[in-house]
Amino acid sequence: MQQFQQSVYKLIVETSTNLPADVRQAIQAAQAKEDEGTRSALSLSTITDNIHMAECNVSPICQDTGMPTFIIHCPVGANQIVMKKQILQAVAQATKDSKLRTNSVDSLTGANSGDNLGPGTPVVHFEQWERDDIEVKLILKGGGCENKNIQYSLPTELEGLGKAGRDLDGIRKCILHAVYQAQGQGCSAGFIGVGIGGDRTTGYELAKHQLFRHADDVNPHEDLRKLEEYIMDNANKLGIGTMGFGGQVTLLGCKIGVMNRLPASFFVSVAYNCWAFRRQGVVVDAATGDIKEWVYRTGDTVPMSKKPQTAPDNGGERREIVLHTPISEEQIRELRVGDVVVINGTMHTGRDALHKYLMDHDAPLDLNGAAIYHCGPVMAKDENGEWSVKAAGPTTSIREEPYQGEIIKKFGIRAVIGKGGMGPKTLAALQQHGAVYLNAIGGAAQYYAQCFKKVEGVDFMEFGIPEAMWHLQTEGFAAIVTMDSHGNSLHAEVEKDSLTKLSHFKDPVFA
Ligand SMILES: O=C(O)C[C@H](O)C(=O)O
Ligand code: SF4
Repeated sequence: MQQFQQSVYKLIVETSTNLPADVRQAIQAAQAKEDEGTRSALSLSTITDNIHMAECNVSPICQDTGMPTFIIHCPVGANQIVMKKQILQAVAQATKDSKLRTNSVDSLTGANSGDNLGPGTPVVHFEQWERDDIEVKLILKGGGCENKNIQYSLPTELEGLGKAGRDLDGIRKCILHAVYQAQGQGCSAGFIGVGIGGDRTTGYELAKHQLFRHADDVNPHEDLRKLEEYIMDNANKLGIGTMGFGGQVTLLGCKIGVMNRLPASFFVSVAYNCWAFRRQGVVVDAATGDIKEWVYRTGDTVPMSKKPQTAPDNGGERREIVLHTPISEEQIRELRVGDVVVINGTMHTGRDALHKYLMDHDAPLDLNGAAIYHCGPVMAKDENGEWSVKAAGPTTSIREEPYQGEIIKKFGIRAVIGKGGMGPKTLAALQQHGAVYLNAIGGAAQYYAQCFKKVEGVDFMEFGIPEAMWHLQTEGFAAIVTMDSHGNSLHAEVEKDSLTKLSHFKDPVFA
């Protein structure tokens, strides 16, 4: 088993940097379906560029490399203690090499362990089987889409859909609702795994296990096959689209499993995975630890070709505005939902820890006219002590909703950049103060990393790398205005419109 650690390391790198063939094909099919020139189509082309870049750079597709979760099948007698030690070492090495972000955080103190190791991280499950070789599967599911997982307890009442009972039709309603409630916040279009039954814990586990199924397999359970097909045909009619921008494709895959339950409980658990659906596996020789084969066809077999995206969807009216930080109120008031803004100058990252801190402290530098980027990057330090940005897509902005409005006003911030949109409090502050919310493409971490030409400095390293405030010299960072300073929010519109569409699925289908 000399090579086992190295094989696990290769598996981690492949999973983080190279989307497998079945996921790529699902994204390409979405691209073919989406109307040319729309916001969703443009976003999909950024996503495909990003997938290609991550493969070439051997760098994370998305900066959030998630909760590394390993599922291992091994023959009777294989030494699980040794295997686990080697897995932990491989995780630490991959983190050191910037293939994984430092993602293990003490829940009470907020301290980042720095190597992805700590109580409960990574997740390692062993199971014995009767084969002679060892299979190691890995999923890197990020926090943003994990936050959009949802568990229903039937019977229940669902907004837009009414009563959901303890039957196939009730399950159908829960799944449609799960897709609706995620909106764009889990970086749609997404893949869902559904677990019917179990208890609260095993139901979610079953849902997550469904994500390991091949995208193009067929469910052997007849009723579930029909339900999967129904969901695939109909969830896309909700019109949520890529990143919640509105569009034809909201769901890329749906896999449903079932297990027994207790008489009193009826759970439907849904695991939502973003388009950056990073899961791979290897079969290794139990004697040497060498890789014998990959479990999922590797990404290099499906090249992500560039599809030219030039024609705007509104008769040539899409505006592109180039701004240099610091930005003035006048410049902001000019902007409208739908405009593409290209930012040059200094940008500051800031997410959960920083927003909480700024509520009752001063900022370490003048933020008048500043652009704040909701982002927790993957960073690397070279031998001269110089930092560089390795992966830097946006994080889900709604988590900052309790703070953002006040922080905009207190510090004079003019642009907030993130993904998934923000709520009414922020929208009111944008209007009052003269600021704008820009939606970047979630998961496009390589695409955005190339816009950061130099790291000018960093504050709050004590928050850990993802939560620190990085000051970045920026060139050509493009994002879409989805909330403007005139009270308009694309997110509120898409949410309202998709709720109306959801209500069209109220009538029973599986009677
Ligand atoms: O933590 C991050 O960088 C992103 C997160 O996965 C998110 O989707 O919000
Ligand atoms: S940022 Fe988006 S793509 Fe990345 S892990 Fe979070 S949900 Fe997934």
